[in-house]
Amino acid sequence: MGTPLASRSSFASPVALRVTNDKEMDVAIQQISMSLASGQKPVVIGLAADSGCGKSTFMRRVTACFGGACKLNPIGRETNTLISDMTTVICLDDYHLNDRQGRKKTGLTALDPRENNFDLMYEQVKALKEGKKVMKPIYNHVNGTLDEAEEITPTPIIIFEGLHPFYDKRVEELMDFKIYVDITPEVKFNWKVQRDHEERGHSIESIKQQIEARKPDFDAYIDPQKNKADCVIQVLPTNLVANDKTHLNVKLIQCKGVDHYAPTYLWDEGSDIEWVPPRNKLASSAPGAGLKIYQKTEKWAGKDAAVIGMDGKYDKIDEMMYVEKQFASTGSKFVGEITKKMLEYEGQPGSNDGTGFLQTITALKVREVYEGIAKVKVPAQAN
Ligand SMILES: Nc1ncnc2c1ncn2[C@@H]1O[C@H](COP(=O)(O)OP(=O)(O)O)[C@@H](O)[C@H]1O
Ligand SMILES: O=C(COP(=O)(O)O)[C@H](O)[C@H](O)COP(=O)(O)O
Repeated sequence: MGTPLASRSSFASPVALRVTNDKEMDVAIQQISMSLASGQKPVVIGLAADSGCGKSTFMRRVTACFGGACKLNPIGRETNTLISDMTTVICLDDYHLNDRQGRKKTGLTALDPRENNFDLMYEQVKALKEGKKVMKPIYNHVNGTLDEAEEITPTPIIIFEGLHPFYDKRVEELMDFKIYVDITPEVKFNWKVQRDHEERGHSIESIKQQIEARKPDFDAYIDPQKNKADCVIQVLPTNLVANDKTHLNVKLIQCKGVDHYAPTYLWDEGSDIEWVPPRNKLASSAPGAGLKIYQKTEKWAGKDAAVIGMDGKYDKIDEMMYVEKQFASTGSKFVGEITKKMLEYEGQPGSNDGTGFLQTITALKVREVYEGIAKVKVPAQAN
């Protein structure tokens, strides 16, 4: 039987929790949620990136680290809000000032701050962080309208993902941890075209035109937010083979000196390392070296940062246990938790490259940041 979460006294000192079955996980989640009712404030995470950069996909990996099934808010109509027992993921597109038709009249893109209601965004992020319910507007990505508001009840973790979480200083200061996803244009183009064509019904030509039209606003309003992030996931074309448009080089840039956030490292913290695992231990069908893992120290926006990266792809997720064991300060609660989490998402975008691996590490670190702020231990999920 796991040690149940005590009353508020547990917030005085972290309570080690171990659960061995889902029922105990449910008890733990219920008690963490009860702590919210007794005054514990939600922890607020911000995720910034351009449209089509994988924010929603990444957030599903993050919410999975807190247990409980994650599903769209069950309001019976279009919503962007993802909810689980412990987490709420809010899409900041819901704070668009105008709908699609309205933007055609103003001639402004959704990336332009003038097309976003930052006063309402600030008011509602602040209220939710204070543990209060809000009636949040909905931006309907399918038909481009602003739909009737939905009620949002705070959960222990609230994630705001979208174009501008760190643009308005008032909103930025409410974020307890800030993540930026930085995708190079060619990769972003492929991802956004795939999604907006298949899921949102846009023509390939219109998507191409929209991306081009939005580039100046992306450069002016979205990209600069990466300098405010505590960690950045950069997705670049591979360096292993020239002109390879398929494989990815993914970097996790971890700023130092962030409260409750101890960077993950390979073997020896601070060492510059390049490591090509032997293919008999980590199979890779990618060309050239197949897969290279690296570590270095960089400056990011003037701050010292610890960088770990993965270039290329691995064929078998279960073989990543071998790689996982070489890393330290990963936020995992048992050896193999990273591999287990990646196996649970097998087949999802990024399952076999650095995005899946480094997003999973970042998800565990978000859990660690939450535990540090809330002074409570989230149980590792039962098998
Ligand atoms: N790591 C990844 N590797 C490959 N494709 C991805 C990855 N993450 C997301 N995608 C694809 O990119 C598109 C946009 O993803 P999504 O999560 O909807 O982005 P956002 O929420 O930032 O708009 C989707 O088609 C998704 O399948
Ligand atoms: O940038 C985004 C979507 O962001 P994401 O892709 O991250 O959800 C805007 O909300 C829509 O593009 C609005 O314009 P339209 O609905 O006309 O495309």
